[in-house]
Amino acid sequence: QPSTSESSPSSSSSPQSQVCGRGTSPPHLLRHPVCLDALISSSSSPPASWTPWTHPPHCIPASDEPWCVYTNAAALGSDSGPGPGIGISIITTPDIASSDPLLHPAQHRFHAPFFAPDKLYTDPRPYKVRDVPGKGKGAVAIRRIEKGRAVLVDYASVLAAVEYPADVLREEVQELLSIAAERLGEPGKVTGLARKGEGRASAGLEDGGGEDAEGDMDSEASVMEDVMLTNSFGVVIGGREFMGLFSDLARFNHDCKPNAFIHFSETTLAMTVWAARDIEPGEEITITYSAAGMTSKERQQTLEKVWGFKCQCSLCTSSPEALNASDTRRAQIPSLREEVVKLAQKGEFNKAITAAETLFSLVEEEGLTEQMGDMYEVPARLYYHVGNLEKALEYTLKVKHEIDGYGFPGKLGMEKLKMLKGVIARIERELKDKKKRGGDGSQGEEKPGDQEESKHTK
Ligand SMILES: C[S@@+](CC[C@H](N)C(=O)[O-])C[C@H]1O[C@@H](n2cnc3c(N)ncnc32)[C@H](O)[C@@H]1O
Repeated sequence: QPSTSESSPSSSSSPQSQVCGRGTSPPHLLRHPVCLDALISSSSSPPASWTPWTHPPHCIPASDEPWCVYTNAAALGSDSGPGPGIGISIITTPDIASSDPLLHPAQHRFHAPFFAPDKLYTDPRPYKVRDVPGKGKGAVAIRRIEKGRAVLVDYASVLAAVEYPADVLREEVQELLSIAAERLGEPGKVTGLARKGEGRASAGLEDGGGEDAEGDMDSEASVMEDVMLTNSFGVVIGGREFMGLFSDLARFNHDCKPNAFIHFSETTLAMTVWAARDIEPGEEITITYSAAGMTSKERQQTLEKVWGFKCQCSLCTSSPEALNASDTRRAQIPSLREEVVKLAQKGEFNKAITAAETLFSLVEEEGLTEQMGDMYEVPARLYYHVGNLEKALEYTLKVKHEIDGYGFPGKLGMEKLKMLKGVIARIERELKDKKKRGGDGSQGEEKPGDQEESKHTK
């Protein structure tokens, strides 16, 4: 989220002569407002000069390189439906805009369809934006949503480099953000997200939370500063951090035990909301804004300081005893993860399985299932090793789902998927054979090479 504090007056240190006309960038990546102004004011400034952007980049000089707004007003909006989207504006430097293929519309698949359309609920969406007590508006399910299905795919409307607000004056932060918004195909979709904006109920702060001045929309803060402060999510694109504004995702509230989670794809610049468990009609669909591994107190402090609201989720408003119990369960998760791996390495497979089962039930109870992506492979191997083929298959399918379910598999992922398909087919074959021989397939025979522990497997 952008800093609303005073920025260093670094912009004057960059002589125009050094920037204007420098370099070999394509003509649309203008390096300075002076060059830009000259181009715009001259009659010989056809839009082709800045294509593939739909507007001339608007730049502000800074200590090193200028910061510019690049807009493609027709980029996709939510759900990759047909027709033009609401557009995207990117605040970055000319060098990054020209060198990072992930940000460049000429190479970018701004119109790439969602990779798993069968997993996405569309037309109508499975939720509606409604008033939610204590939280302003929120996304409420209007039909049953199955675990593992996509609730929403939302393409970024604004991406702003995290470091730019500290590199230009406060007015310049506001100027770039305002331009970023007004050049979009539907500016109202993002400006309407301001806490004082139309159709936006403010939440939390007036209930006694948010003593932090940064979280409060002070009179000087521009609408777009407020929008970014209260709605942007940190995303990483090509190894660089950006604040990302997703206009529909912005209606999803935080919960410390969420029933959904978000995944960002830097190849499409889209955020997907995935159901982490089955969600019933009438239930609010929630995600988490805080990092894993914090105590309830740390989470509440972070939400107040960074996001500017006092959390009203069911866990935060539960009794101190319930909060303590939740903290205790969460504190066990990292040590259990380590224990599972250590026990498996020592060959104590049954103990490792017991520890893994405890781990997964804790994770489930705390609504943290999305953090377990990389953990399913361990129990898959353990169960296979002790001959519990059904459980081995269950966990191997979870590994596969993690790879092909929540993002683009990529080259390495594709290779792993191919390998996993082979493993799954093999386990299914072995299960079939076992059933034919009269076993139920849930308990295996001892395998050569198993250590002492596995002999006790039941
Ligand atoms: C990304 S927006 C979510 C949608 C927002 N409620 C609305 O009305 O558009 C974040 C804002 O929602 C509110 N909010 C989100 N989660 C909350 C929670 N657990 N408790 C209280 N307020 C919450 C806060 O006002 C926060 O600044």
